[in-house]
Amino acid sequence: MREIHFSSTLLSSSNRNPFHLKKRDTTTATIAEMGNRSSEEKVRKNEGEKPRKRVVNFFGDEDDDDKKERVDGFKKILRNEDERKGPFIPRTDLEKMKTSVCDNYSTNSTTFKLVKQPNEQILNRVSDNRNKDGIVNTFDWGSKFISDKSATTFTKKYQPPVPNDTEWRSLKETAKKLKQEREKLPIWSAQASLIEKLESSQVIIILGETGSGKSTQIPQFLLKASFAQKGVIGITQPRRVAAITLAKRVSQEQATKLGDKVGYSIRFDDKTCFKTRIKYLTDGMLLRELIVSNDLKGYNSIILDEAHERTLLTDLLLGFLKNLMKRRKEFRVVVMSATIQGERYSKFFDEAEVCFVEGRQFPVDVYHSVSPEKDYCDALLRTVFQIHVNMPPGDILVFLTGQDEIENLEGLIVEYGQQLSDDCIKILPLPLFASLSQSKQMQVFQPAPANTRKVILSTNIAETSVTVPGVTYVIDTGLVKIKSYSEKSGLETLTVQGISKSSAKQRTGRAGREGPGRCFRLYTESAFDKMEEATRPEILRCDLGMAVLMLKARGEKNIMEFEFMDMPSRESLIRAHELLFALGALDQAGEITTLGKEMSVLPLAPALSRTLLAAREANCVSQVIDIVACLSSEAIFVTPQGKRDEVGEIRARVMSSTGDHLTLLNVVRQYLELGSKGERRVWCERNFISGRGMKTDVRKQLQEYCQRFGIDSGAADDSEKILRCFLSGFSSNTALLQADGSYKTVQGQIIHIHPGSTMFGKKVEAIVFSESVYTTRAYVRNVSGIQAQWLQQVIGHYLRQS
Ligand SMILES: Nc1ncnc2c1ncn2[C@@H]1O[C@H](COP(=O)(O)OP(=O)(O)OP(=O)(O)O)[C@@H](O)[C@H]1O
Repeated sequence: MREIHFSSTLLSSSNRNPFHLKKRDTTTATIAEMGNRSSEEKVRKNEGEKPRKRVVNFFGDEDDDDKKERVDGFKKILRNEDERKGPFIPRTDLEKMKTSVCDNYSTNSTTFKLVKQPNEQILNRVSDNRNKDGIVNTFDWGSKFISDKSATTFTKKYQPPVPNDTEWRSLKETAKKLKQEREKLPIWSAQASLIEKLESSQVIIILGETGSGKSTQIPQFLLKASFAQKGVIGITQPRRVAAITLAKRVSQEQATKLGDKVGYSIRFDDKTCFKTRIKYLTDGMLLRELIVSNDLKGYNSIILDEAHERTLLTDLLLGFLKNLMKRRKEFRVVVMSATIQGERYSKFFDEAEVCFVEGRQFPVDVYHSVSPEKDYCDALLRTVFQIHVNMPPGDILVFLTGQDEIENLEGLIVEYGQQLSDDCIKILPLPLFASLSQSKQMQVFQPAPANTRKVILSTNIAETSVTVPGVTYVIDTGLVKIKSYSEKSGLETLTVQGISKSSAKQRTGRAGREGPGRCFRLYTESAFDKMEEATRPEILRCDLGMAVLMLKARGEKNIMEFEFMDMPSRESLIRAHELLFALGALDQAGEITTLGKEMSVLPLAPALSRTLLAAREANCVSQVIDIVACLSSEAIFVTPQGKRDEVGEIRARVMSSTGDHLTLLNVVRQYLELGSKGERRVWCERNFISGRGMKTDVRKQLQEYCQRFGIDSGAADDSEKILRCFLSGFSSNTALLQADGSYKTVQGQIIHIHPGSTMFGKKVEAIVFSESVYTTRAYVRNVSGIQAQWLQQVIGHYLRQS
């Protein structure tokens, strides 16, 4: 590996001054230091929050799909009834297979034997496909379905406003001012060398500290390269909020309106046009374009930003782009990352050059807790108010773990803020988390009103690439909610864990963007020293169902041969194949089915897209969308501390006897019946329903999506039909009642219904659930009671009645 160091102004200074705002109770260890399990328990105890399995929209994005051709293609697929008839998993084939009886199930009325498909066999078939004559990949619809052209870079619909003379002058002036700032960025002096490197090599790795100017400047440098004179420079971001804010900033720097020369594309929102040359897009969005357009012909180059985050989608993109480079020699790839793992990327891209950009724009003083915090939320509140009362102006960015926690703290800050003396400036807490509507998210980036200090309470979505104007102080709890997957149980859960050093540095970096900053870490320096260097790649700790579906849809015949930077475990690949097979997305030969192709274009996780497609058949799309939107929102039901009984009584009014899924539907219906915003707000407050959760964009987006692609939004009001749709999607999330009152899943795991579920304490012969939670034992949430008989019909290949 060759290394190149660019000289640049080295302004960074990471002073770790001992800091304590006030002596805190230090009798027990800090959350961040207690290890994952105890921290998780502590958080749950304090916040009433549970790590949980969530099935959410998989893609952060959606393709530009206005092309008639593509819509028609999709409709054609949807009308292709023949391939969906009959059992979606060929029963005869399964029966031929050697099966192993894993367990016996008993309910009051029925006994089942669990019959599992042998794992080895599935995977071996998958690996064998390449060599078998006659077994060809059935991915032959891409060109008909969505043409290469339509999957490029723009929609016809979006037309950026044409600036008038005054606007034009103002754009120019802003850009001129920003140019002076850009010239001071550490990366500025590397401009010529970087272009030169890319003219001669197809791929380079750029490592640079936070704030050095990678995300905003590199695409603008590339504009000058000879290979980029035609087509689009794509730059991927793991998160939507980063794609939007970066596009806004760079369009200002280029003196154009957003969506003109510089634009962004995220799920259901495409601000690009035929003139767009720099396009910020989420990694999921680019993956979808790849699926429908083999060679990304509209792009001259792709910049993978924040590659160190190692999201599942970025890892898939790395492999796909490596292949694409072999077919398109003129195509360029830039991998950008924080200053770690340069060698690994270099090796992955056959010893590609690594360029280092040193230096950060402004110094950030880092303070650690003197001793471990007993209660980090308490420590956090004190720190917020001590900064607010004692320190110079500047907004505060706080890193927390999730919506519940953010909302609780938001309430407390408002409450304590009202008690501040009159001569103190106001304090304004603003939440920022992924399921918050886009308009609410963007409020965070508006300047604070006069005489007010903003406190942004954010999950890790503001951790990388994002500049929140005005932020001078960062408070880092050292915690994050992260996905983890159990191969044994096949369940994916969200758990609160300690962050890595790399995340801690990224969080710190958010303070030094516009001037010198300060970062207060609510953990000790020795706790920082003990942190992992980097977060474990998502591909090694998540359910790979969607990844395998993507690979299959993209035409990858042998997944074992796909070039992963880190090869996922064989077990998790087997699990993913089993899941997709059970959902009918793969056939017995491991090939993608028509149903699988349909599922791959829906912007949902496989279980949910299968549910939605089942709803199409059952004519209850409208109801299922309402429920899916709630499941995709962080938390619809709010239970304030000490109000459990009151909440229970009120909730009974919307409760459905069948369980949580139809209860959610009741909630949505009652909410939508109310006419005005005010009425809805009051109703939510009275019924302990999260107003934000109800306002989620997902419902509208899914409705629009179905409308566009001709999925009829039938509204058959039949509870059984609706529940059967969920059963089709969550067939592996089913369990039967046992004699001791617990439930046993298809995989043989004992689970319990969570006290927060409307099904808690109820005994029904079988349940379907869409979320699992680990606390002291395995709990499931979003549960509905079903008839054991239905299980036999829907997943008869798994369960054999005896
Ligand atoms: N939306 C914005 N508003 C104001 N300033 C911005 C904005 N985006 C970027 N900047 C300025 O440009 C500088 C460089 O930002 P950029 O995102 O390019 O850095 P980076 O090296 O990619 O950092 P990171 O790795 O943290 O994303 C920031 O430090 C900030 O001063």
